[in-house]
Order: sequence, then structure tokens, then C-alpha cells
Amino acid sequence: MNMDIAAVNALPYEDFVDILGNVVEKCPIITAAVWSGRPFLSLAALEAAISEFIDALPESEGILRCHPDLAGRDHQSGSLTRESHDEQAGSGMGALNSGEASRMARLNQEYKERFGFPFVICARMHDKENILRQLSARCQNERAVERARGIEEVKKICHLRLQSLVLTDSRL
Ligand SMILES: NC(=O)N[C@H]1NC(=O)NC1=O
Repeated sequence: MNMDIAAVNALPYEDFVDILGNVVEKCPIITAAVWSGRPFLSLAALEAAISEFIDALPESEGILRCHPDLAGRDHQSGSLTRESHDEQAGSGMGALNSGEASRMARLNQEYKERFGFPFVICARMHDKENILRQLSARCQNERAVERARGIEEVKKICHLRLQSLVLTDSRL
């Protein structure tokens, strides 16, 4: 599926949410909310509408909690969303040796106990060594810093998911 922004703007509500509903993991309500802002002049304008909606939420940790752990339970049971599956596979989450896998599980748990929400990172921008390093370092941050950092990562994931669905047109 690869459309231009005009095709996106022409989508009826149901199709818009079916196609773009997972650009923020398991949060189709965000896609549903921005539909009324059509027509979008560009992919960047659609992305900005999503970003503004997220920033206006009174509570953003719920979005972080919708994300599966990297190499976590959903990864093992095969119940990831297609997008998350592809991202995790691309960053080597399926190729952890047993030492890396137990370190990832331990640090994910530690992170969640400390902050009350899961560690989120744009997996497509990192390899497994880098992800483990960042996870370990980010466990030391303040809660408010991590909340903001997690949301920044959600927006990077959203950017790449949108790009894979919508053709960017240099004339727009
Ligand atoms: N926990 C976490 O970061 N999950 C994710 N990151 C990513 O790129 N895709 C995900 O599902």
C-alpha cells in the first residue's frame, strides 16, 4: 500500500482508520481524531496534526503503555502488530543471544518498575547493541525526562510508519 497525500485525503473515515490506524501503536483513536482535519496539504501536515493531538493530551503515559516490550512477551508469542514485528525484526530483536535476551528482559523490567511505563525507542534507528546501551542509560533518568523522551520516540516511529504508507511528493 503506497498512496499520495491526495489519495489519503480522499479516503472515507473507515478506510483512513483501517489504513493509518496503527501509525501510533495500538492508538487508532489518534488517527480517528485527526481525520476531521483533512485535507492535509502534505504528509508533514498530517504528521504535525498527529503530533499536536498527542501534545494536547492531558496524560501521555497511556500511549507509552500501548507499546509492547522490545523482545518481550508479545514478541515471543507472535502477537505483535505487523508494524512492530517488522521494526523489532529489523533491529535484531529476533537475533539476541541468551545473554542479551536476559539482559533485555531484566532492564525492561527494571525500567517499568522505576517509571510505571515501558521503555520505548524507535527500533528502526538502532541496532541491538545500541538499544541495550540506551535502555541501560535511560533507566537512570528522571521520570519526567523519560516520559518526554518516550513520546519523542513514539513520534519517530510514527514518522517512519507514515512514510512507508504515504508517498512523499516533492511538489507538496
Ligand atoms: N517498546 C518499544 O520501543 N516498542 C517499539 N519500538 C518500535 O520501533 N516499534 C515498537 O513496537
